[in-house]
Amino acid sequence: MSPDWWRWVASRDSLTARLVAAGGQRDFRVRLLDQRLGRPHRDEALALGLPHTRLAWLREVALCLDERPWVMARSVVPLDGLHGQRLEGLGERSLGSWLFRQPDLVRGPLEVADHPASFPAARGPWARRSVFRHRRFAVLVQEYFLDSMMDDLGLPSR
Ligand SMILES: C=C(O[C@@H]1C=C(C(=O)O)C=C[C@H]1O)C(=O)O
Repeated sequence: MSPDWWRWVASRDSLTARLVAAGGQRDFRVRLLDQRLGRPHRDEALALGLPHTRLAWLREVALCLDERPWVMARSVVPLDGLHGQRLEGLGERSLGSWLFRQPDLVRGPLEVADHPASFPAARGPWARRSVFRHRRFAVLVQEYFLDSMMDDLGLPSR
């Protein structure tokens, strides 16, 4: 992986904040694509230590700069962890804007994939995922860095 991509893929702070900074004069926007209760994919349930049959809160967004998606994200929250969290009300506010305000937030190890099975209708060189935990709350955050981000920032292909 090139150092230019490593700085993005291996970062452990808020991706939202990094995108806003890198976007310069471009407007940052979270476009909500889907948000519902559903069954996680088998590998997602495994990453969360969740029985596959258990329902979870699923959220899919595109993180856009001037309406151009740079990152697609899919997050999975086990229902029993939603106790007291009103994440359904997030809408088009960034999940990160809530997550990184939690005082005792813990982020697990980052898993990285190159040329991941593309997120529906999006292609890109790298994807990553990690589990954030805060008290009884857990969320698996999966982020797909897109070719449009690579082009707009002049990043290398790998
Ligand atoms: C976890 C963060 O939140 C970002 C925003 C997301 C959302 O609004 O659904 C999902 C993944 C992240 O890229 C972050 O900013 O680091």
